[in-house]
Amino acid sequence: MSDEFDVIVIGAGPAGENVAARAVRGGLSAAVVEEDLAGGECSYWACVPSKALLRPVELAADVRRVPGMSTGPLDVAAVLARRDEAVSHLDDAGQVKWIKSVPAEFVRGRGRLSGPLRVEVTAPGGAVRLLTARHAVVLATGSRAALPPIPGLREAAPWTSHEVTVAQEIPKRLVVVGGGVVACEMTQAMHGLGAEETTMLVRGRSLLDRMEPFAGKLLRDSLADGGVDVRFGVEVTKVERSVPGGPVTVHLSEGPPITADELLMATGRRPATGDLGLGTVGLPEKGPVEVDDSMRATGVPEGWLYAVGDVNGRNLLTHMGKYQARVCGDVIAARVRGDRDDLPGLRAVADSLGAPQVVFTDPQVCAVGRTEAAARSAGFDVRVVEYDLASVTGAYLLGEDYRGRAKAVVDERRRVLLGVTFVGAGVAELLHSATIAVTGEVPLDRLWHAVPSFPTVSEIWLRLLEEYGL
Ligand SMILES: Cc1cc2nc3c(=O)[nH]c(=O)nc-3n(C[C@H](O)[C@H](O)[C@H](O)COP(=O)(O)OP(=O)(O)OC[C@H]3O[C@@H](n4cnc5c(N)ncnc54)[C@H](O)[C@@H]3O)c2cc1C
Ligand SMILES: NC(=O)c1ccc[n+]([C@@H]2O[C@H](COP(=O)([O-])OP(=O)(O)OC[C@H]3O[C@@H](n4cnc5c(N)ncnc54)[C@H](O)[C@@H]3O)[C@@H](O)[C@H]2O)c1
Repeated sequence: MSDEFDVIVIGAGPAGENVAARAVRGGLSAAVVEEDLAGGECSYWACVPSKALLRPVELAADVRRVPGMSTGPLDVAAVLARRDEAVSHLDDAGQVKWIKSVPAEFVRGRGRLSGPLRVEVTAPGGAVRLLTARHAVVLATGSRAALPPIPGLREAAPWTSHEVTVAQEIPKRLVVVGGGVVACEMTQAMHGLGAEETTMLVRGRSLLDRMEPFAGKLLRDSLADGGVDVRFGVEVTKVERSVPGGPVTVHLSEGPPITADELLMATGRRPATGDLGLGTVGLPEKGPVEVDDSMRATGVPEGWLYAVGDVNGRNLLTHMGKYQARVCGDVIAARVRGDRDDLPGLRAVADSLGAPQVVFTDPQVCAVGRTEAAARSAGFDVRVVEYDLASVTGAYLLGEDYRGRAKAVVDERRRVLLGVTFVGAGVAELLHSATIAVTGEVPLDRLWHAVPSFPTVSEIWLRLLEEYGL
């Protein structure tokens, strides 16, 4: 078994797997080191299980809005069984087989840098193997849930995304801390599946505070109408759980404490750089690994270290990590071959344009590019147009009491879109049209000729352009 490869990737999440595949496609050999399950957070404890839990909840809401339609009670056991199937019962045999088919070498164990181009792998049994990279090492170690330093919190062993996504039982009383994407999606999923008393504790004044303000407001209204107690401006001061697995008491900065069956902390992520040996190559031991647009780590002599996915802190999204991975694998191969490494496909420019994101709640929230606030602070000559999605025939036909809104942020100087946000049922699949318009910088006068079909939700495009004055 060789211990020398052209490229060594640490972490077999979606980003790591893809960087290896692209490097091999470019004619290089690659090894992928994974300490847990090949497939990473996304496949087992993040995107896939969360969406499997949300789908029936969302579908039930869609059905309830159609007069004459109803759903029976949700069969929660069946939903959890389908979720278990979606995460391959936490067995990564299929992913390992895929990595080997690339073909890349799969190495099970914990990877750690031990100097330039060297990776020490500690196998589950404790054996240590030293791998050497001829050209590049790529860090793709992802991120972990971050827990704030609240007295009693760690001792109370709260849930994070890692536990809630693979829950085998739905707690009747649930407290969720956080107002970001994980908090919103998992509150919706757990409440829809049977967490009757669900309380959301949000430190700030809004949900999804990196998005357009109306998105958080519409989502808050929907959660509150559905019976979730959403509280803003509340801090958790102390947590108590005297019996492991027993009830948990959450003390607050204002109001009486809440006792619940489970506490979910959805308070952000930190890059998985702990004990990665970054100090051995002159980088800070903690924090995201900073990279340039070719995913090369900055500040490393000879430029042999790269970082893709959550670990570089650019955009914590699977599709963006995979995009960075494609760029990274291709750029490494080009550099090894001595080809030009500055072609347009070899720079991850989409990262800074504003990554597309769908929040799979009811209503769905999706956005790409810059918000109005971000565009203004970047100095663009901004004009915004908004439209009530309920007034679009295609949306109205989806069901009664449709609630949704769209907003486009226009660069007036160039008459192109800087950002688009859609909130409402059935808008997730619309997002890619906005991504193409924003990334392709399609002039509005040209977009006018992209005629949306009647009666689809896509007619929102026509309405937004009419609002703009076309
Ligand atoms: C609940 C939840 C839902 C989400 N839903 C979505 C969604 O719907 N859409 C979306 O785009 N994004 C979603 N995300 C974000 C998405 O999960 C991440 O952006 C994505 O998983 C990042 O991929 P990655 O390959 O960078 O890292 P990861 O998926 O975290 O994979 C990193 C891998 O590296 C391994 N590793 C770490 N350190 C070492 C080491 N020293 N040695 C060996 N192996 C190591 C880990 O075990 C892991 O397998 C969600 C996140 C959460 C928490
Ligand atoms: N559908 C999707 O695309 C999807 C789904 C889930 C997660 N993700 C990605 O995963 C990443 C992590 O999501 P997240 O929701 O964990 O993080 P986040 O950064 O989106 O939200 C963190 C939330 O926790 C709050 N918070 C932080 N510290 C706190 C404290 N001490 N006390 C109380 N509240 C505190 C913040 O105010 C914020 O509301 C995001 O970047 C997101 O893009 C994506």
